[in-house]
Amino acid sequence: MDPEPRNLDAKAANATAVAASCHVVAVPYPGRGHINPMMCLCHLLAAHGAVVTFVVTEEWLALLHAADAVPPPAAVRLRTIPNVIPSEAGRGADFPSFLEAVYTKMGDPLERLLDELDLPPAVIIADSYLSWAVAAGNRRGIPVALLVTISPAAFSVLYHFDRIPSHLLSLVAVSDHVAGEEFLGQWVPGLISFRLADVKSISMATTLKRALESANWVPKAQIILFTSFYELGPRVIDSLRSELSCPVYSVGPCIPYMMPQVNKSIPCSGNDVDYFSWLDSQKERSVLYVSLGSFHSVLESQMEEIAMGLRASETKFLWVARGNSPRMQEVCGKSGFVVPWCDQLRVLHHPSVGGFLTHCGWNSILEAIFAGVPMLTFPIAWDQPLNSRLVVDEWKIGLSLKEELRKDNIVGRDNVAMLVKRLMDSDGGVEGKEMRRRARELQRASLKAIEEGGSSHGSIISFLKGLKQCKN
Ligand SMILES: O=c1ccn([C@@H]2O[C@H](COP(=O)(O)OP(=O)(O)O[C@H]3O[C@H](CO)[C@@H](O)[C@H](O)[C@H]3O)[C@@H](O)[C@H]2O)c(=O)[nH]1
Repeated sequence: MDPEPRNLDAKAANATAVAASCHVVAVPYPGRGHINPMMCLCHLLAAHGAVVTFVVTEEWLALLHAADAVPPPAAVRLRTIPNVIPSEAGRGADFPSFLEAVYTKMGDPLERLLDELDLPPAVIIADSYLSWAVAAGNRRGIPVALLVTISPAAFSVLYHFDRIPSHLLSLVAVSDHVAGEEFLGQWVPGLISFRLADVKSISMATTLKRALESANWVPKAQIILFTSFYELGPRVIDSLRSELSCPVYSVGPCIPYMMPQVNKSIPCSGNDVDYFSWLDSQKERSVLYVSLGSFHSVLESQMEEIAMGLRASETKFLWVARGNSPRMQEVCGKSGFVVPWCDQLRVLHHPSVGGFLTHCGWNSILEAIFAGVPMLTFPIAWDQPLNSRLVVDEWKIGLSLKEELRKDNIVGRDNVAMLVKRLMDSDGGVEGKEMRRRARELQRASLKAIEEGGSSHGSIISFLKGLKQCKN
């Protein structure tokens, strides 16, 4: 299937003009994995006639205006608050300080900006981690919709976290205790395959306290929006719908399928060809795309084992290695093409790409599903082990690299090579073919969800119709 942008402007022309005078104020959490899906949602709302004020820090405004960034449509107006938080460039070095600043410094400037707006907002769409945005809306009588950028299942885990016995969490935190195999579904409604061990990275995270505070604000919001689509996890959505008193909509996948293509050429270390030209020269479904996220880092020794395992598998690969690309190109040798950044959704749709080694950020998972590409999972932090469980055990469209951890917590090169062969189907087994078939099924479901009459399309229309100040 081709990755060309879908023309939503044309679609919206004959779609319901429900939002002709609807002003939406979007307040994303300041991080790539949050700003991207919020922007995608705003593109969609603009295509349905809404006017959007998209609020970011001055630093993020510059990033959104960078040469290779897709410019937002005219109906999405970017407005800034000052740089009251540490820079995006080094936030990983002291994440607790970054997080504290997000929670304590951004609320006041947002309140001032809200009071200066020329158009009255019909709704504030705030990232579900930003409780101060809910407070700001409540104080002004503006409805607040929370945009959840993690999976509905991970959201439900946070929302019901106090139901999970803390003594069991403590046992699992200190060792691979047998309690780790307990099913989470006994405490969190709607979950099937998840185990207690899957929430270890959440229960031990420095971010947990703040995330649970945000979960306490959920009942003070008027609407919940998921970046997922309903068919991906109907049980969890249904159970949240029956429990929460506000409308719950799945409007995704909120990924950039509608964005026009801009500047596909990105300089690649050690390579003088464009990575799309390189992909064009490879055999169909022969390339593994490797990206381990935009934020969390992996031990250098682990990176080297992965690189050596990929070489041993004799599979061609395209690797996004951010700051480390010259070094990784050296380690990877000739079978790999290393880039600092790429246009991920278009890469996943390239006919040469047959698999995705991913850290399991939720946006990456949604993008892989939309492209129908099976995954090799390497979850690093937070919600990612839960997402890996969905991919491997619930949807059966991937394999987990972490099942094969050595005693030193590293996945060795032999296991990497073996799993890559299984995923890419180069060992001739039926397993790879089956995963591919199921991945295509989910891809079809994601396409159906966004089409007219599909579940996400219907949810967008219901969401806009429900806003009193929008014409309907
Ligand atoms: O070379 C690249 C690499 C990434 N991306 C994009 O960057 C985004 C990355 O998002 P995601 O896959 O969700 O990863 P993170 O940025 O790590 O996401 C953070 O936010 C997610 C949503 O809340 C969580 O699920 C993750 O655990 C958390 O790390 C995706 O849209 C990718 O397409 C590119 O366009 N080019």
